[in-house]
Amino acid sequence: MQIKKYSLCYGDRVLAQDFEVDFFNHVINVLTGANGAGKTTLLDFIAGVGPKQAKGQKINVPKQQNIAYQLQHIHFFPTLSVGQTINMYRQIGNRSLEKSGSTFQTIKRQALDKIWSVKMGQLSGGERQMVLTYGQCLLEKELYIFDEPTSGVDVTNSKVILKMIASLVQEREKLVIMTSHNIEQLADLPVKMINIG
Ligand SMILES: Nc1ncnc2c1ncn2[C@@H]1O[C@H](COP(=O)(O)OP(=O)(O)OP(=O)(O)O)[C@@H](O)[C@H]1O
Repeated sequence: MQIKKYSLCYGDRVLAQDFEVDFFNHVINVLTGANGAGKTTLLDFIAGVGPKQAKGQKINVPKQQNIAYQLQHIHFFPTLSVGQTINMYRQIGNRSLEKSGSTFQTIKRQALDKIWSVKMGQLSGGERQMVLTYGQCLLEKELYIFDEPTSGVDVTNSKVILKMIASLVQEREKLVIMTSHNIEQLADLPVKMINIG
């Protein structure tokens, strides 16, 4: 998948000018860069929800209905329990993953079962991020986009989240793009770093 001639200007402010980038299967494509560099805006453009000022060519980008896009600050139904939330994802996702995929079975047992009946609104930010990443990974899409999935998440839960994201490329051969400011967390994972300035 490629983005070519990506340009974005807000008035006199040029955020990107003819930027080109390739994204690859079999690795987690990690966008890095300073605050305000335009990482989220590029994700928005790829997902088809970008600012109308953004221009560029999308080559082999899946249709919007085949993209799972997890936003940076996710809000979900706070009165639903973790179990109810996961069940919602199961209904629109791939249930067999939890049956066959040992990664998901293990993560559910180790990290989700103990909070299964807690309401989403009562979870800590890191726990909520973990639950929603689990749900996103149950979806059956071609492209998965995660905007700072481990932001504000502790070391243990970050490992769980990154394990789920890595399973998308390693076990299911999906195309994955994420952003991160925590490069050291990614040391043992199959990643391609893409710095956008
Ligand atoms: N309407 C606008 N006019 C001017 N600048 C804008 C407008 N909308 C967004 N911006 C700027 O575009 C930049 C891109 O923001 P974006 O969220 O994509 O950055 P980011 O790389 O994801 O940053 P972070 O690491 O902080 O999440 C920001 O500096 C923002 O101030």
